[in-house]
Amino acid sequence: MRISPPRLEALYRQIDVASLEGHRGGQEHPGLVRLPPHYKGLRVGLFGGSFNPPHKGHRAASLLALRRLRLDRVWWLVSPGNPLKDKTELAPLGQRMAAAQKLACHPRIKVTGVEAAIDTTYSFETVAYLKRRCPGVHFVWIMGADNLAGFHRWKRWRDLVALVPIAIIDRPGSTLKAMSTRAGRMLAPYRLPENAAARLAAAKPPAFVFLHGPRSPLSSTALRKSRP
Ligand SMILES: Nc1ncnc2c1ncn2[C@@H]1O[C@H](COP(=O)(O)OP(=O)(O)OP(=O)(O)O)[C@@H](O)[C@H]1O
Ligand SMILES: O=C(O)c1ccc[n+]([C@@H]2O[C@H](COP(=O)([O-])O)[C@@H](O)[C@H]2O)c1
Repeated sequence: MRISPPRLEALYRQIDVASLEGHRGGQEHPGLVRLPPHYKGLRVGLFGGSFNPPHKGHRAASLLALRRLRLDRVWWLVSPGNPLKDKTELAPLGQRMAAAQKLACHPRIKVTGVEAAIDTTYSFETVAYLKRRCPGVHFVWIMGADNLAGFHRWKRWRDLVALVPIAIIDRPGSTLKAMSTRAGRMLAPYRLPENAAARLAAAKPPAFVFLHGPRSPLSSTALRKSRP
């Protein structure tokens, strides 16, 4: 059965955390994340983004994090709208989630509308909520190196750093700049060597690693510009 886009949009907004924990029984809707029954100790990467549109760079970053951090899952947190970005060109959430699901196409990558469901666009609130609701899960915040440039403007960014270990994924244009940003300098004393990346998920925050791998030059901005 094909669910109409407005209905899908409504479903994404209805998600409650019972569905995250797999207690809902009943129907499973696309976009929900269901935790396995014995989820304590699960290692989950949280990859927040606008995904406007999603691209293979998102998938490559997720696969790098899965492998190097030894994660069980990466959840794509499709944002209702980045609080620091202009929303004029932002496609509807349902559309971005459907595209993300199609692109992710990996048993360990789950596309979620959790932020819409809990009605926030602030990463600190999302992570605090998930940690409260999923005790025993080892969460890691994943973001591209470009995000360090504006990270000090995120709501409660210092509290976010103290709440969850962070994995920074190298990205063309940010390799050298990332660590000299205000947030990069604040994080520097908490850096784990890259060869200890597998320890990050269980590390006590503040802790972070900078992961280098094959870099993807893709960006949503470029894709939007290239559209007819
Ligand atoms: N090519 C890439 N390599 C590494 N990280 C990436 C890449 N593209 C996006 N990311 C990261 O993925 C997350 C979500 O990014 P987002 O959905 O904004 O895509 P984007 O390509 O950066 O979009 P835009 O060009 O509109 O800013 C961010 O943490 C971003 O840094
Ligand atoms: O919490 C904040 O204040 C905040 C400010 C800007 C961006 N973020 C998050 O950063 C993630 C990456 O955003 P984006 O638009 O670069 O894909 C996404 O999860 C956003 O919600 C969060």
